[in-house]
Amino acid sequence: MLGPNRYGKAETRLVRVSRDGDTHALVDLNVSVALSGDLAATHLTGDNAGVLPTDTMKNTVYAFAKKHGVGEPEEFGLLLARHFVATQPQVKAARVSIESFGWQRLGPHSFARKGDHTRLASVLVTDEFEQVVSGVTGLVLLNSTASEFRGFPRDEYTTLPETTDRILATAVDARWRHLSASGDFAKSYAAALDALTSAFVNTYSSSLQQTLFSMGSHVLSQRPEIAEVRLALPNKHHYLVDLSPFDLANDNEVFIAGDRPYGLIEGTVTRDDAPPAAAEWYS
Ligand SMILES: O=c1[nH]c(=O)c2[nH]c(=O)[nH]c2[nH]1
Repeated sequence: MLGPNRYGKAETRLVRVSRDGDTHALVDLNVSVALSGDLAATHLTGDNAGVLPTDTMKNTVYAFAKKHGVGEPEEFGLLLARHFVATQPQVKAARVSIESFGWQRLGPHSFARKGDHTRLASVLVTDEFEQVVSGVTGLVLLNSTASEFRGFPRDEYTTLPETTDRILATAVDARWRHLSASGDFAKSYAAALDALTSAFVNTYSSSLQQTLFSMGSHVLSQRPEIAEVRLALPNKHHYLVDLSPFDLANDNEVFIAGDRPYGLIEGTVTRDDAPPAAAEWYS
């Protein structure tokens, strides 16, 4: 006997940007849909006449985000769940579960993901030298515009369209080497973090590589006690959803937040008169 069952699309990652002139708002959701009802036939005989594709559920999430906007997650969930029950007679129950990720505003189109990033410190001491490296990991930043990527070479495997307006998002992983083993490390850390963040916010980006150099060099220009900055910036891709099959325009408003794979941009920015590192930073 077939027991209780349900099916649906889990973890549709939706980022909805609302553009009110220069000031943007951001909603970042993970939406899971599960439908149940008269679904015995597909399990027992392979008859799919009652099986609305899970792919359709995902499309509905994105189309509704454009059409109706996304208010409170409870309201967006109700909108979707009522739609599936009302339009699919075989569906007797729809559960929509939503995780909503919070973002803190940094500027008109700049945001930092809420939740703590991690401060790092690593020191190395021998009889001859002392080396102090500070850092941060898991600082997630996003600009909803002021980012492009174009002018790159194309070969027979290149499909990426050029863009003059995209989301740029990353989870900053940075380490910086101090010139001296003494100082006000609390103040230095706070100021370095601020320099990294403000450079991300204020750089009109032609590539994440350019933003990386801007972030590293801003730390060095603001903080004389720091000799070198090493950055690893994952490019947290946001793909524009093609809503044209549903006769909806998508003017950089509805995005799929990609998970993997991701671009990984790594680089070092060094003060030109700084002494070289005394030893490798990572063992
Ligand atoms: O800023 C970027 N740098 C790249 O090297 C790259 N490659 C890619 O596919 N997209 C991007 N974006």
